[in-house]
Amino acid sequence: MKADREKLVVIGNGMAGISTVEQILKLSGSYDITVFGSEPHPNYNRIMLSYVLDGSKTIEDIILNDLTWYEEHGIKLYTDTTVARIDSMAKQVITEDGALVPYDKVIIATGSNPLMLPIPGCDKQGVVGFRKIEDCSNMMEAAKRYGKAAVIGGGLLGLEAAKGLVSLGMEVTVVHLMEDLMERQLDHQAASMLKAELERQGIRFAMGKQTEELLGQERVEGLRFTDGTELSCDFVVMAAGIKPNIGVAKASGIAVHKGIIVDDYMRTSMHHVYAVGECTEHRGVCYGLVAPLFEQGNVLAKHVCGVHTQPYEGSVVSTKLKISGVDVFSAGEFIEGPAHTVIVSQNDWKRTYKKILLRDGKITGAVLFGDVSEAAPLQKMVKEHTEMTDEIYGEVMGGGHCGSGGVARKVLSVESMAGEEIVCGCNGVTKQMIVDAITEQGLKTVDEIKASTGATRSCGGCKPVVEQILQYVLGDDFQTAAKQGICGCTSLSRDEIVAEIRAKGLKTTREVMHVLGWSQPEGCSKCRPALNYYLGMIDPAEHEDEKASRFVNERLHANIQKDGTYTVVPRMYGGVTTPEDLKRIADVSLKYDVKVVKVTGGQRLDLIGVKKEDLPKIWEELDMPSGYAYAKSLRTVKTCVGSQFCRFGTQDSMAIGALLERKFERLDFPAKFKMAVNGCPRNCAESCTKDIGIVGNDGGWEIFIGGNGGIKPRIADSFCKVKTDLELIDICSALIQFYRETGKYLERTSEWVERLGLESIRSAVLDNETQRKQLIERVEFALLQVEEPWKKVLEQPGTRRMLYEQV
Ligand SMILES: Cc1cc2nc3c(=O)[nH]c(=O)nc-3n(C[C@H](O)[C@H](O)[C@H](O)COP(=O)(O)OP(=O)(O)OC[C@H]3O[C@@H](n4cnc5c(N)ncnc54)[C@H](O)[C@@H]3O)c2cc1C
Ligand SMILES: NC(=O)c1ccc[n+]([C@@H]2O[C@H](COP(=O)([O-])OP(=O)(O)OC[C@H]3O[C@@H](n4cnc5c(N)ncnc54)[C@H](O)[C@@H]3O)[C@@H](O)[C@H]2O)c1
Ligand code: SF4
Ligand code: FES
Repeated sequence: MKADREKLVVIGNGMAGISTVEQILKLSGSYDITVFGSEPHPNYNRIMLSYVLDGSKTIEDIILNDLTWYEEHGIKLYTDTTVARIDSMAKQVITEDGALVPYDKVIIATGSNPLMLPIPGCDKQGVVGFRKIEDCSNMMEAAKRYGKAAVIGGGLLGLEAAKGLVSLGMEVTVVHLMEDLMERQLDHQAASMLKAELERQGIRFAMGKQTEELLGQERVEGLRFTDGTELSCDFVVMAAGIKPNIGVAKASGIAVHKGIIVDDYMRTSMHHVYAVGECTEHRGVCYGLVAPLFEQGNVLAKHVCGVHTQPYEGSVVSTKLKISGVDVFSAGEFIEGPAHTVIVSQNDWKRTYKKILLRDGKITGAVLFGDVSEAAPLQKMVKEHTEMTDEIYGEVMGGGHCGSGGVARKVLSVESMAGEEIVCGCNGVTKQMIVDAITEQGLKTVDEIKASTGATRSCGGCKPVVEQILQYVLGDDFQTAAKQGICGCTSLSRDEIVAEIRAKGLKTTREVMHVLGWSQPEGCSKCRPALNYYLGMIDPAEHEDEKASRFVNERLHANIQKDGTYTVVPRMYGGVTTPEDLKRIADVSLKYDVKVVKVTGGQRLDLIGVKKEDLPKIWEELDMPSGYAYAKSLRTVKTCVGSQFCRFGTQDSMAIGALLERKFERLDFPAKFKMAVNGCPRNCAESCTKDIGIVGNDGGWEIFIGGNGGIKPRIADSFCKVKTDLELIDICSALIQFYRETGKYLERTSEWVERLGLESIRSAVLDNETQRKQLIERVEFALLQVEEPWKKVLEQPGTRRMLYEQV
């Protein structure tokens, strides 16, 4: 920590806290930043939890800033650490476990907590809120074991939770207090159309019901309502609203009401302490959406960096439900009164509904159902209280002045947008910022705009408008540019990049980026490791592995844990070990105070809780090969006991498993890679969920590919049968090399098989003998180049000191 820098402590590692930090980093390098987060994760996109629940995204997909980002920006991150209070006299932040951290300035960004209704029985097992990754995991687990869910609350959150649980196969009833769903955003007509559409999608409703008790013994078994009726269920999600999380502020003597009271520069009542996001109350309003927190964060970042800024004067919010097939939009006023002029258009055949409210001829609210293509211009008009004209009427209600309809009308509407108009409410990105990024950086795709400006990064609702701006700025070039690259830095696909590397003989990631015209000269965390992999795959002998392009776990040859310690996982070929190896593992575990020794699902031992500086010493004393538990490489070959001991065994699965693990260990793959070998079709080592699964039979072996047991499970496909061990090894070698050569970086075989199709893999690996031989030759050559990473570190005292011992 540099002495001359001011110390900024951020309490809350969520969307508001970190987006403010991102802004501060852009404006000034003058802060030493420390971030505390109660959750055990880096900053993630909470909005996207709805997509994780319905299976369309994974947890990895929703991480906004991974641990490397904090490291690269010199931010000290304490995950899983809750701050208790701020001591303004001592200028220290005090955590719940008693740690003291000094500050010059503090930003409180503690968000909200779900409102858990204090109904008798609410503490029973099976009752959850929906706010965090853990809640999502609980719901996904529950869906595997239980059949009937009740969701209390028919607001945005409850409906998105209900849809997710239906997608997971549960029978779901939404219990709602009012007669209309989303009564805070929709009028009766739109709410009725929404309910009908969601019923079509399989959600049931209990409307106008107030829950008075949760029934059951230890676990919830049902709900009883105040009208005496009951609903049976074995899982309950409470989605009846949120409460700003004001605990830290209250305990520190900061003025609070519903939220932490802030002024127009996000200052709290305590000197040098600011607040941002859902935990705040600004001019009497607590917000529950992301657009306001970005607007607040922009003002706050400028204020603390000494950059002139307009004050924050409040936000006009709009909402969009994130359920596929249900397009609903609402902004501003939505229930008419005597002072309103109402414009309504309804089409029962197309199931669309549009309502615009005017006060004194000015647009003050809008509700759309079924067709939300006019959402962006309407949001702007509501915000600005635009005067209704014949032209606007024609444009937003259709069939009016422009007459051109469709795309032309949309392009016209982006053309007429003012530069300072916010296009992406979730990330506070204006039209001008997007136009500048396109013209100044030569961007050509939505993904490139996302990487450069952040627009479309969250709910994705602004993607159509971003596309329209792209089309408007690029004109005729738009069609040719519409293709997606591997990341925002390039429009080139994986295959094009690999072809260019081969054709031009490119050697380093920098050279690739330079020659192939990357929009960001340094690349990004998506393309750098991918290029490093492709270069190594193409030229294994000449390629100098670029450590800096690898993810942190791969750079350190160890998995970082949430408390900052690391794991050590030695190889146990085929899951077999010896008393001598076990003794050494026990000795180092005792000597270096390893917190937990865990038997993994891959049949080996994981030494968890190792200090970074102890890693080289442990590997030195273990004198065993690394298990590569951190790498995009062969992890384990799980085996059953097979014919050596099992009375059903027809093949020697342990010997073949160990042989395959020894053969392919240390080789780089596009993604992590797991194998299994079984002695007979009883399949005790579960070949069906492995990248390559092998099952012994009386006449030889059957090979399966493309299995996955992770977040997107997939049962492996039967690929072929072989008679001898030699044939088995040849086919595995060719398959592995074909995957290495055609797989996209980070693409598991489950996705690769789906993308290429089983038949095309068979034709490359099985049908063409010459091609198979060449694949085998190339993998053998690549295998000659691999080396044990820890041996290398231990032989290089400089690397050892730099990577591990300088704390
Ligand atoms: C499932 C779901 C879907 C959503 N969808 C949308 C949407 O489509 N559009 C939209 O606009 N909004 C949506 N929202 C709301 C949006 O996610 C929130 O407005 C936003 O996350 C608020 O950000 P925040 O940083 O203020 O709070 P949070 O994201 O809640 O972050 C606060 C963080 O502070 C941590 N913290 C709290 N107290 C302490 C402490 N004492 N010490 C250390 N750390 C602490 C918390 O653990 C948390 O990680 C959705 C919310 C959910 C749950
Ligand atoms: N797509 C999105 O924009 C989106 C999605 C999810 C969550 N969110 C945000 O997350 C926050 C939480 O969402 P939410 O839906 O829980 O809040 P909410 O306040 O918008 O809705 C809660 C709903 O629960 C109902 N309710 C209250 N008490 C009840 C009871 N006892 N029984 C049955 N129903 C009851 C209310 O009538 C209300 O409609 C909000 O700020 C929301 O804006 C936004
Ligand atoms: S898969 Fe067959 S050989 Fe292997 S342990 Fe099970 S029963 Fe025995
Ligand atoms: S408006 Fe949500 S990502 Fe842009």
